[in-house]
Amino acid sequence: MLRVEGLSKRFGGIVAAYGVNLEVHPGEILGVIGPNGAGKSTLLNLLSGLLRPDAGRIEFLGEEITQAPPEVRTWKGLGRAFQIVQPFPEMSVWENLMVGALYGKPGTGLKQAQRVVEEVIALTGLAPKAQTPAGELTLLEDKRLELARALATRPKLLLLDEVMAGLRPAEALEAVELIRRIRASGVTVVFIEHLMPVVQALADRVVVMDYGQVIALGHYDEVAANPRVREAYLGRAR
Ligand SMILES: Nc1ncnc2c1ncn2[C@@H]1O[C@H](COP(=O)(O)OP(=O)(O)OP(=O)(O)O)[C@@H](O)[C@H]1O
Repeated sequence: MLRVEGLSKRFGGIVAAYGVNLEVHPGEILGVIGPNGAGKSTLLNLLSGLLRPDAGRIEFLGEEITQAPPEVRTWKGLGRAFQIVQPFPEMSVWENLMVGALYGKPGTGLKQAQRVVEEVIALTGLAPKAQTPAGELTLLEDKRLELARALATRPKLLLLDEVMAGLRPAEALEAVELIRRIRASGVTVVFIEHLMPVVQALADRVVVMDYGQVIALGHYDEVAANPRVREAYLGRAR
């Protein structure tokens, strides 16, 4: 579904991504882990088009998108949810989602957008809050709105950047269930997450980054037992 070859990005002297090769398969949930500063967000920013790579190539659904701007990637079905949620605070949950539905795909009519919003509101459990201004939501509801907003753009592949940050354990479990429902609805998911129980519970495969490079890729148990991964997390002062 997504193929990344030789992706590299520098910030001055810092190599945030170097020679990253990766494939995302349709229908999977792929977790991205690694110590602080490993390059996880940079990778997601390169995939969603917020950053352009210095080298390398990104293909989505067989089409090269390496230089495509973020909105074009969204139109093609590459969605993104952010760690820092920034809805329009005075607008209701419903109105915020209408923005995603109308602008996420060019040519979407009002009726179609309304149907999409009804679906994502049901999927994310936001129905009781549909008319609430987004600025009055709790943190968990904010996170749901962020997922719902991304879903309203009708992604085929959804990129999630630490959407559980700041949630209590019980809330994180709820979010795990929600991401499972999102996958069951036919959306492929790539997520960055620091909470290892969440990664273990959700990811079909895990990619581990360190110093901008992919150092391991496989099932959670395999990568957790990998000496290079253990060293990256435990073995040295950073
Ligand atoms: N816009 C930027 N300008 C300069 N340096 C940057 C920029 N964005 C990221 N970096 C640097 O690139 C490296 C990778 O950062 P990145 O945020 O991708 O890591 P991360 O794995 O997502 O980290 P964290 O888990 O702390 O969010 C870090 O050394 C970071 O300081």
